[in-house]
Amino acid sequence: MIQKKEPFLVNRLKSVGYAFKGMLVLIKTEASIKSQLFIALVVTVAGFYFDISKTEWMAQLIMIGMVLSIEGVNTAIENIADFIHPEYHKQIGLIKDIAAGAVFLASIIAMIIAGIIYIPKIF
Ligand SMILES: Nc1ncnc2c1ncn2[C@@H]1O[C@H](COP(=O)(O)OP(=O)(O)OP(=O)(O)O)[C@@H](O)[C@H]1O
Repeated sequence: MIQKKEPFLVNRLKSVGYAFKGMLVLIKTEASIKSQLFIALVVTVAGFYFDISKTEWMAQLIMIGMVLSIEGVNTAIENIADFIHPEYHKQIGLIKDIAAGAVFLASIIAMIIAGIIYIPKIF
């Protein structure tokens, strides 16, 4: 989109504002991101409880960020798909499945990492 000339800092701050608004919309309206945030909270509490190492915290935080971010992109893709083609279409179904598949992939890796961190600490 062509934007009118404005100071660089003002422009950047506005973009951060839009991004923040988008993040709030995502958290308020998406059921899946709410459950992922809940899981993120549970593993964060578990991280403190089991006193995980700095490296384990980094792996855990990377995966939390990855799952939440990809879920956000998946939601945006779903919205674009519904906007450009609200009716049933095989291709729209495939596009949505692929976007959901990306979240699924990140979630599986996150579960494996959670297993590597916590299984030895619990058993
Ligand atoms: N317009 C459509 N045409 C064909 N298939 C569709 C269409 N809309 C949805 N689907 C199918 O239904 C599935 C779920 O789509 P939907 O938009 O309901 O996502 P969702 O279940 O709300 O996902 P999320 O839980 O990530 O928000 C898609 O992955 C796709 O297989």
